[in-house]
Amino acid sequence: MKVHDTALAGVKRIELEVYHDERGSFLESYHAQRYAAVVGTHRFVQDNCSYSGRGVLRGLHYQVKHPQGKLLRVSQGEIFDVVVDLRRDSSTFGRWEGMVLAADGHTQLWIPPGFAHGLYVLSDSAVVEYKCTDIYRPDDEACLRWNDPELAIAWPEGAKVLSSKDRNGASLTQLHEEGRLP
Ligand SMILES: Cc1cn([C@H]2C[C@H](O)[C@@H](COP(=O)(O)OP(=O)(O)O[C@H]3O[C@H](C)C(=O)[C@H](O)[C@H]3O)O2)c(=O)[nH]c1=O
Repeated sequence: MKVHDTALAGVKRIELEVYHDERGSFLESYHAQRYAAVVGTHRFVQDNCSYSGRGVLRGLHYQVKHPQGKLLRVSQGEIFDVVVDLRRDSSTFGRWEGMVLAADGHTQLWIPPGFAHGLYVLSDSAVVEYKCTDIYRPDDEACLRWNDPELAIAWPEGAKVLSSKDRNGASLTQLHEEGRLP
C-alpha cells in the first residue's frame, strides 16, 4: 500500500496493492499492523456500507461529542468524496478537500475524527464501505449544509438527490454559534 498526504493534515489517500491472476484479483482492505502508521491509536468499532443511485449526495455529516474517524473505500462505482476540516485547533479549519474515488482505482481514504464527510455519486450506482472509530449516535449527529456558500464546495455538475435531513443542513456559522462543532 502507498500512503499519500492531502492538503488537509491527517487526511490520507491510500493506494491498495491488488493481486491479479487468471481467476481475478485480491486485495487487503484493512490490516491492523500495517494501518497503525496511518490511523495512529484509533481503533475501528463499526463497519458501514451504503448503496446509492446516480446523483445521490449524502452529507455533510459528523458527530459532535463522539466524532468518528472513517476508513473509506468505494467497492462499486464512482463518487466525489468531500471532507471538511472542523477541528478547532486546525490551521485548515473550514477548508474542504474533494476527490474522485472509484472502485477500480483501489484507493481508500482515511478521514480522522473531526471532519464533516459527504459523497456524491457519479456512476449509475455506488457502494461505499467504511470502518468507523466510534459507534453511530444519532442524537450526536450534525448536518452541515452541502452547499454552504461559506464553504463553496465545487461539487460536480448534475442533479442532486438528497434526504430531507440533508436538504435542511445548517451552515458552518450556525453550527459554530450553536456550539455544535466537534
Ligand atoms: C450513519 C448510520 C445510519 N444508520 C441508519 C439511520 C437511518 O435509518 C439510515 C440512513 O441514515 P442516514 O440517512 O444518516 O445515512 P447517510 O446519509 O448515508 O449518512 C452517512 O453519510 C455520510 C456520508 C457519512 O459519512 C456518515 O457515516 C453518515 O452520516 O441508516 C445506522 O443505523 N447506522 C449508521 O451508522
